[in-house]
Amino acid sequence: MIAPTPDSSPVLQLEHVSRRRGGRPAVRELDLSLAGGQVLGLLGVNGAGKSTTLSMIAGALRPDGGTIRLDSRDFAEYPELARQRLGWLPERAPLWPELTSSEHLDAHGRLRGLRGTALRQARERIIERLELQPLLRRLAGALSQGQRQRLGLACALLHEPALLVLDEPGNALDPVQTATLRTLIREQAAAGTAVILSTHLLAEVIAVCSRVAILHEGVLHHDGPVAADDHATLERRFFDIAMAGGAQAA
Ligand SMILES: Nc1ncnc2c1ncn2[C@@H]1O[C@H](COP(=O)(O)OP(=O)(O)OP(=O)(O)O)[C@@H](O)[C@H]1O
Repeated sequence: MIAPTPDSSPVLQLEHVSRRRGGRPAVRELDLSLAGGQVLGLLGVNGAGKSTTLSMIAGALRPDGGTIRLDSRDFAEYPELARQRLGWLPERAPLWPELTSSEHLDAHGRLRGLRGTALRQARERIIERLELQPLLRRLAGALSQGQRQRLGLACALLHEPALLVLDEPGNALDPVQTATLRTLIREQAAAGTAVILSTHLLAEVIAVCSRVAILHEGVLHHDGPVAADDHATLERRFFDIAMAGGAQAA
């Protein structure tokens, strides 16, 4: 087991991270760092590079250049870090349709190295927290999109990760589920988890994020606290960057 990072170091650091997709740059020379307890909203229009960035952070895509550090350790040298320290919910929760929700929790727990009592306790905690009891015996293939999202989130949180990566988590949720998700993100952050989420919803950023980073055409154009941004200011900044191609707003 790799020891966790000391409290003072950032949980996540990206330095000059780049990645090409389909022959074109999707993310360019990205620098970001994130400490425990922070919630960073990665904002950008369609195709800005949000999912590519999060997939690299989650270890599912390799950067073409640059370094990603989790707990001050280079991801490329310690690929097992992702399994132990990171929880990831991609845009579409990756579920096996023929397995029940309960089997998903077991499979994810084992994948993260949880066994016996530790696995049982982790399951009980997350089932209660995300109110999964009614879904446990149901096949993932028979769940609604919002329920799939909830199960995916449970799988991502089961092992109490130091870094939670959420790709457009608000999509497909009804207003009640949206409120529940926001509470859960705030609680995770209060417990010291670093959270990074991508979205194109300004309201989501205002509601849960302590920081916002704006990506456009793979380039980071803004990184600052959300408390300083009311909705109108953030909206203006977002549109300035999107409409000017980032050139004037950087
Ligand atoms: N599988 C792929 N093959 C080729 N190009 C891709 C692939 N996935 C993404 N891209 C390209 O990479 C760039 C960044 O895409 P990405 O999905 O990271 O953006 P995004 O900000 O997450 O967009 P959205 O909000 O629409 O999900 C885009 O130009 C996109 O067309």
